[in-house]
Amino acid sequence: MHQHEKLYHIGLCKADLEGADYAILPGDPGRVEKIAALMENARQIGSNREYTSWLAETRGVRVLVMSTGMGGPSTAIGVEELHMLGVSHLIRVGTCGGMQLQVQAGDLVVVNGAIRQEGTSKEYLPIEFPAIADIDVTIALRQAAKELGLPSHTGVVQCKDSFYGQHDPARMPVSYELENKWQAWIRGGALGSEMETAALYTVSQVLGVQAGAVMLCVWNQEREKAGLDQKETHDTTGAIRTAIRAVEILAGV
Ligand SMILES: O=P(O)(O)O[C@H]1O[C@H](CO)[C@@H](O)[C@H]1O
Ligand SMILES: O=c1cc[nH]c(=O)[nH]1
Repeated sequence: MHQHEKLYHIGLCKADLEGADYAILPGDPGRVEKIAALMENARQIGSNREYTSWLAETRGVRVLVMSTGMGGPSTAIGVEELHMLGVSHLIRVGTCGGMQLQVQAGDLVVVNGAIRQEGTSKEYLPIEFPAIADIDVTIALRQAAKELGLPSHTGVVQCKDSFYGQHDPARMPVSYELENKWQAWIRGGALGSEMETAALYTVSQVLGVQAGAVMLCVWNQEREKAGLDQKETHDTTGAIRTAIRAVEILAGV
């Protein structure tokens, strides 16, 4: 691929990345500048559709920060195009809703696997194939959270395409399926619910890219149902610092 050929969706070319091997991927375009600003030499390099892109450095390691938008389709396209530009390591920094009573608002979830209750990953691999994280990225994220003294859990998240199917399943004509499966995911130990990681892990697996993810738990509808606290938090700083530290660990700096 030509150094200056801009890719159709993310609007970036190889030259824009200045050799960055690592990318931090939030869903929300509004989180990109905040992530980049926690590193050095942060500058915006692109903005196209849901893909807002900044470049920065941490301890001399160049890092691309790019939003994926919400859901599997735009995440899969972003991963495909970053792979075309030569990015080898992807870390999603997202938010999730807690599913187990011990996963409280403000806690981190390091994601070692994702339930594929979404559509995008099914266009890559049959449903029997698991969506799993890269082991080295996962270990780096766990170590980073520990070093930073942040409360974290490691495990599986559920990925779906309908945010309101998670929060108001009874309203949906397929409530019988949403409600029964939600109970099964909880009984299986799923820690949180979000929308991108199954696609991220499945596409990364197919392309041979190393991917991991860390989530901030913003609330927990199961704690609410159980009559426990109804806390809510949207401060992603701890999750972001964890991802940045994980990049340093992986790069050995
Ligand atoms: O905060 P982000 O990274 O967007 O992640 C979560 O938030 C969105 C839903 O509110 C979905 O994208 C979900 O996966
Ligand atoms: O409850 C939540 C919170 C964040 N993202 C989701 O998809 N669900």
